[in-house]
Amino acid sequence: MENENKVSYAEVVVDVPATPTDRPFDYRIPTTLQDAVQVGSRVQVPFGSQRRIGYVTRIKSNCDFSRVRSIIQVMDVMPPLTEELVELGDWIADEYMCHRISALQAMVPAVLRGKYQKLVSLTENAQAADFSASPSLYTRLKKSSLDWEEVCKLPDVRLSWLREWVQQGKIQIEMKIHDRVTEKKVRYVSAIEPSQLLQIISTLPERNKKQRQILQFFIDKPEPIPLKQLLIEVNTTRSTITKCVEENWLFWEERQENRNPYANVEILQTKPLLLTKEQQLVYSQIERNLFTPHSETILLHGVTGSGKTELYLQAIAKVLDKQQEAIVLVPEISLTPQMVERFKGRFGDQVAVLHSGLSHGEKYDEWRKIREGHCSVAIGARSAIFAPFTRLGLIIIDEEHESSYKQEDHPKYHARAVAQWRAKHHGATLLLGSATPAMESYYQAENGEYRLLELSERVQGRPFPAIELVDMRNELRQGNRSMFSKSLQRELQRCIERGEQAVLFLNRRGFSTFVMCRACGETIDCPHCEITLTYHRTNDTLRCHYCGYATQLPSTCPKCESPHIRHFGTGTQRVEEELLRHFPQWRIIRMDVDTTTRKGSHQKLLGAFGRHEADILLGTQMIAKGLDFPLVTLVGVITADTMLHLPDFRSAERTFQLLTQVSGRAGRHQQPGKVVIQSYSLDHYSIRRVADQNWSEFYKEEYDTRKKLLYPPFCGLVQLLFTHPDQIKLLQITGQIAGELRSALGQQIQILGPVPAMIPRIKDRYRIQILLKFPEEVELIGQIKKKLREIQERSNDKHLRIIIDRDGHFHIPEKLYI
Ligand SMILES: Nc1ncnc2c1ncn2[C@@H]1O[C@H](COP(=O)(O)OP(=O)(O)OP(=O)(O)O)[C@@H](O)[C@H]1O
Ligand SMILES: [Zn+2]
Ligand SMILES: [Zn+2]
Repeated sequence: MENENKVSYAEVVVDVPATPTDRPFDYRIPTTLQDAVQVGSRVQVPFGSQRRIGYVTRIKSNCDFSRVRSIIQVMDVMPPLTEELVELGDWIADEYMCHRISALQAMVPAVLRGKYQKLVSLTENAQAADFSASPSLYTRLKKSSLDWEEVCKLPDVRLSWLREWVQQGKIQIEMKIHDRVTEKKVRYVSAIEPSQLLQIISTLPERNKKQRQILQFFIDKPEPIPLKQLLIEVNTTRSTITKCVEENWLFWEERQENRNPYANVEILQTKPLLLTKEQQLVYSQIERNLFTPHSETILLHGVTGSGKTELYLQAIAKVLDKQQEAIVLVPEISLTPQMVERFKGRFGDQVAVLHSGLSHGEKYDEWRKIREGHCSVAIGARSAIFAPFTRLGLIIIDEEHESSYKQEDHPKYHARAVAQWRAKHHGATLLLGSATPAMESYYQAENGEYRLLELSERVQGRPFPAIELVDMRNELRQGNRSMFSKSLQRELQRCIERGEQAVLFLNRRGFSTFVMCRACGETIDCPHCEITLTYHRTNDTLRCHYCGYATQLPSTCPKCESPHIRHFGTGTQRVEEELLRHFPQWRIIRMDVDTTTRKGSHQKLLGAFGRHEADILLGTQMIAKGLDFPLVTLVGVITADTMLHLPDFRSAERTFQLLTQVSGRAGRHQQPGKVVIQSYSLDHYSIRRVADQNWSEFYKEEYDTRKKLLYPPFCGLVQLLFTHPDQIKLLQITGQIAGELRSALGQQIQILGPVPAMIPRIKDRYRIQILLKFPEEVELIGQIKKKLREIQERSNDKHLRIIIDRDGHFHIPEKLYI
């Protein structure tokens, strides 16, 4: 009877991301696992006829069902999720309308999202005679079990036979789960007691010199030692050591090692700088906030080079003093070694770094340091917002306006919103920093939702760079056909003659290095995605940036067979070539997707530039942020307006932000800086205001435009994206859904579409979108969600995918842009 009372149950969300399974299932916790199963544990459970992985979301002592199955196994020593993160998962699932399992999985490192392997094997009562139809299968299974996919590929195997054999109990199919990467194991060597070793040495003949030497080594240093190191220290071979192991004098030991990607980097320790008056004023306000028990959001609007990062460092130090923890988010591209060093230099090993440049294993190790409480500061890109801390005191989002904080895959969460949730949960401070805050953040600050703090000067009175706008239309009129204006050429020459460095920025977004036939105008598109292919010079190929499709550049037009088919547009390679044609003596480092694919190449290129091994750093978006090189006094922007023409209501804001960021790279130290911006749309306010360096004027103009055209923050936007392999079916379905939404959601909500999405097909799936535009009111979002859930639950077309995006960080098709 007493035992009965102890039975407890777990609610488990299993990793079957489908609407019918989007709820917790009850499982019994076997007595042997009573202690191991906690909220947040990753467990293996029977599910239907399979075994699946799931997360424990609740533990309870009662269960309404009489027959519940038991948890099979607990997968980790420590639950990967904390109770807080499990709760956060619920919120994300509701807020972004995704499956609960997708929300939970988004919070753990990729290696824990184990993969399943379907294995086919013979059972005990299988006989060769049973497989007369497929002897090859029998011979192969006799040797070892086989992957399901491999079995299906065998020429003499049919699915129906497999089914039969399973029913007859001749073969079995198992789901094997394995994590993609496990801990890194290092082989160590250890020895028996020194006193025993002494004895052995005394019995060894003199000629066994090496063995004696090895044993002597362990007498002097009895601690286990990595095999590699031992080989060097006693200058011996692996086989000699293996012999000692066989004699039972030494032992192998597999040790788990934490990979430290920064192990070989010497990082100088830094001390807090004496704050400037303006910094001090802002700091004292942040500090006051750190000591209030409730959460508050601070928007720190500080011009480039105003010392925001130094303030972050000092605020974090305060938080650590209080035995609390801090998360720092920076955009992926500004998570440079330079940036990491600034944090490691101040806080040393207390810092864990999470970014996509690390291998899965390295990421897992960094994450585990946080989970096991060995680190108190996490710095990383978007997903670092899920760092499993339990005593959060401060969350910092640097460059808070960056669009990369929005997850583009499901669940389409925004790190800023998640940060707000976590800050509230912990009563922590949320600090948003930017030189060009997002429209919606500034709007919140004006409405008193956020506290606004400003830094308007660069540290130590360093001047802002002088910005010159160059009208490229004029250049052409004056006969300059080059992509460099007279002015930019002159400034580059001067800068390099002075022994200083320049950064040249080419905005690749909106540009395309596409191929077009000059005779008939035909462009070459991806056969799966309906977007133009991009030309890559290195191997003369055309590539699709969405699906990776690649093909050789044709020598004649596929349509009219004219040989005048060539690439257009301005890629970084072309800029480099033209530059070298004019100035062959200049040393150029080019940074773009082509030169930075290899791991560590990013770091290598920037390191070389920092050591002044080049005069010019030429690059795309990835050089716009975070760089702080003392010798850089000139910044050139090749074409400022390419992004202005993208069909996106944020294009003006993005243009302004990007140009301001790039300009901020110039003259950050002793020498004053100069910026040359080349453009074809000089009258556009987003470009004018960058030149004036007038943020508030830009904000006003943009604010008026948004209000007039009714765009966020003056309305709510929800984008529904429907994808399906069958175009006709998709048209029918979306037409019907649009009609239904119109009659259900009534007058207050504008329903735009269905229209083909910006990219109408990706990876052979057609894409149609519907846009909902409505006055920003909470009840409406609730209504919309409810209706959508209904539609989702009702839909029985298993090819249809519905993706819901509700932060308005998406492209608006041109047709809706009236
Ligand atoms: N109080 C200070 N005294 C001296 N130097 C400082 C001080 N604060 C910051 N600096 C230095 O000034 C430079 C710019 O500061 P920091 O990088 O913190 O600015 P930021 O606002 O984060 O820049 P951005 O947003 O443009 O990347 C850095 O080299 C930094 O070390
Ligand atoms: Zn042609
Ligand atoms: Zn493609």
